[in-house]
Amino acid sequence: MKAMLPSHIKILDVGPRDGLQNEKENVSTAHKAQLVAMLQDAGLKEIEVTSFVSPKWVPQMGDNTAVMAAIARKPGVRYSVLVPNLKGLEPALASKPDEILVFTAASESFTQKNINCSIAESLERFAPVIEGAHAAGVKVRAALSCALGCPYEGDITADQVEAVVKPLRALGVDAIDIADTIGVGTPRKVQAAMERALKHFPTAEVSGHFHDTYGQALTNIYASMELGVHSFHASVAGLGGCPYAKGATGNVATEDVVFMLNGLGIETGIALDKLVDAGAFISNVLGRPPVSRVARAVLAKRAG
Ligand SMILES: CC(C)(COP(=O)([O-])OP(=O)([O-])OC[C@H]1O[C@@H](n2cnc3c(N)ncnc32)[C@H](O)[C@@H]1OP(=O)([O-])[O-])[C@@H](O)C(=O)NCCC(=O)NCCSC(=O)C[C@@](C)(O)CC(=O)[O-]
Repeated sequence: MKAMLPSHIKILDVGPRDGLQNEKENVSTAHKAQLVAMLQDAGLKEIEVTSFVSPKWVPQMGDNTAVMAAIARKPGVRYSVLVPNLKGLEPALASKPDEILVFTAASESFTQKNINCSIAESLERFAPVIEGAHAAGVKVRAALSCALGCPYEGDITADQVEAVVKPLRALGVDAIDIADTIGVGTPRKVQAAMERALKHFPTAEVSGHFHDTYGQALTNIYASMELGVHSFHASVAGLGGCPYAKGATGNVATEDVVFMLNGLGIETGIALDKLVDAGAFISNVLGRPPVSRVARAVLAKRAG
């Protein structure tokens, strides 16, 4: 029997943040703002713009305030930013995001490498951040990295996922991202992790954040859709990688997700041609072709 799939999928493009954070060469503030403009013009309604982390740790995001000031906000589009601690919260809120993202992991070792603390300490740090954001009327999402596997610890179980999802919910986080940081998840394992998230958060507040390192991301999106999950993250042109997960590639490319959903007759509100233009633009800035297979095919077809 065919599973019922959601009729509408929400895509959050994380390209400007997750996609660019690992780039060694500085990408100018103007180019970042231009990328956001092209994504919203293509129909993206959710964009992760930048992060308010330490510029010593992630120099590429050091122009966070300038980028937020430079974007031309479009009504109906929601802009999110990463915030690791209270120090990041003040400038983040001053930049007027619609949502902030706190981030921890299902793996102790990754949490230590990524944010220099234990999982328990990360939750302690988040409490005042969540309170401050809510007091300012800003929604708080939490990312759970390494929910399907860890570069340092290997396998991660659904029990480990739930062990962090549950306290995050208790802290008052509004939404949760199940993140496959190193792209090792496969459909049944993804469903097991998603089921644990769905035990504690409403379906509309659970997102899949899949890196495509092992080529499993589209399949994992489909497997999540079978459970009713209808919010996914993707990165235009397949940009990205994680500074604390060696060899990890970018998120699944937004173009590839839109192509699959178009084929399934599922509404996204995103114009594929304009999305390919946005991916071509930023790939040109970075001096390499898009990773997205769909973008490459469309660009080859255009070139005749
Ligand atoms: C979390 C910290 C800040 C702790 O860093 P720390 O060194 O433990 O913190 P600290 O409080 O001891 O501060 C050290 C220095 O950083 C400064 N500092 C401290 N906080 C801030 C801040 N917010 N903004 C600006 N500066 C800050 C602070 O002022 C101080 O400066 P100094 O006195 O040495 O000049 C650090 O570890 C950090 O910034 N890590 C970066 C983590 C990161 O950005 N990772 C990538 C994003 S997560 C991700 O990509 C995964 C995700 C979400 O996409 C999902 C997935 O796929 O898995």
